[in-house]
Amino acid sequence: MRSEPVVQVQALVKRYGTKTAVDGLDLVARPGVTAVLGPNGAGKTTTVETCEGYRRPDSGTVRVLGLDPLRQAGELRPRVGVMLQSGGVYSGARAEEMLRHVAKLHAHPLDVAALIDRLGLGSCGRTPYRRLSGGQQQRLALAMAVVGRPELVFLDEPTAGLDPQARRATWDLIRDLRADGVSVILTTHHMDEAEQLADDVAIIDAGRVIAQGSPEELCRGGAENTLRFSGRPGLDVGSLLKALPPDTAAAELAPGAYRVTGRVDPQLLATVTSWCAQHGVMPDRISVERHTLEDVFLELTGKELRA
Ligand SMILES: Nc1ncnc2c1ncn2[C@@H]1O[C@H](COP(=O)(O)OP(=O)(O)OP(=O)(O)O)[C@@H](O)[C@H]1O
Repeated sequence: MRSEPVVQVQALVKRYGTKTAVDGLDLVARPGVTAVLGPNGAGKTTTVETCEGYRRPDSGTVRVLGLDPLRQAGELRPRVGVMLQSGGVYSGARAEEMLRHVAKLHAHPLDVAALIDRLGLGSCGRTPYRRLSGGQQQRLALAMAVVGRPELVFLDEPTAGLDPQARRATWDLIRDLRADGVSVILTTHHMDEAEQLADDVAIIDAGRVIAQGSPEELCRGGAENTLRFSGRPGLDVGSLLKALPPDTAAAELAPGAYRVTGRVDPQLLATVTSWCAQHGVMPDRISVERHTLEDVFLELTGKELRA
C-alpha cells in the first residue's frame, strides 16, 4: 500500500447561508479504512461530499489521491468509487443491467455475477430499481461504488437499515476491499462497525475533527477501564489498594463482588491475581471491561451517536 494520504483536508470551511456546517476542518486519511464518526449534523456528509467533488469549499483545501476534486474531477472519477445514498439512478432500470452498465465504464471491473452473489442480490437482478427494498437499493449502491475496482471508495452509512446478514456481507466486502489495497472512507453511526473495520477513526463534532486515531489509541486515551472479580466476601480492599498503582480505585460493591478501576493493563491484572494468591483467594470470575469507542465518543462530544 502507498503511504501518502488518500485524502487531505485542510482548514475546510463550508457554509449553507448563515449556517457553518464545516468549520476549519483538518483531516488526513491514509491508505486503509478510515471511519468518520459524528453526531447528527456534525458535518460528515458535507465533508465527504466536498471530497467527492459535489460541493465547493468556501475556503480551505481538499486533495483526494493528491488531486483537486473540482478542478481535476475528470482524472479522479475513474479512480474513486462513491456510494450515493439515493438518487442518480433511473427508477425503471434493472439492478443487474445497471451494475453491468457501470462495470463497462471501467477498464478492469470486478466480476458482476460474483459481486451480485456476494451481496445477496441474486434474486432481484431483474427487478426494476424502484421495486427494490431499501436494503437492496443500498447494497446495489455499494456494488456500483466498488464494481470499477477504484483505488478509494467513499461509503456514506453503508449498513444503515440493513439486516444482520446483509450487514455482515457488507463488512466482509469492505474487509476484502482493504485486503486488495483499496482505501475506504466510511461514515457510520455504528461504533461496532468502526471498531471492526477501521484502521483509523476521525470523530467530527460541530464541523471539526476533535479526535483521530486507531480504535485502540482512542480507547486507550479515554477514561478508565474496569476489572471485576468475585471472591469470598469481606476481603481487605485497603490491602489490595496498597498493592495497586496510585490513581487506581478498588471497592467491594456487593458481598464478594469486587471492582477495580484505573488503567487496566496486563500488569494491573497480574498484580490483582498475585494479591489474590497471597491472600488465599481463588477468584471464581474475573473480567475486564474495555472502554469502548462509544464511551470515548460520549465523553468527547457529550452526545449519543445515534439519532
Ligand atoms: N443543503 C443544505 N442546506 C442547508 N443546511 C445544510 C445543508 N446540508 C447540510 N446542512 C446543515 O449543515 C450541518 C451539517 O450537515 P451534514 O449533513 O454535513 O452533517 P452530518 O454529520 O452528515 O449529519 P447526519 O449524521 O445527520 O447525516 C447540519 O446542521 C445540516 O442541517
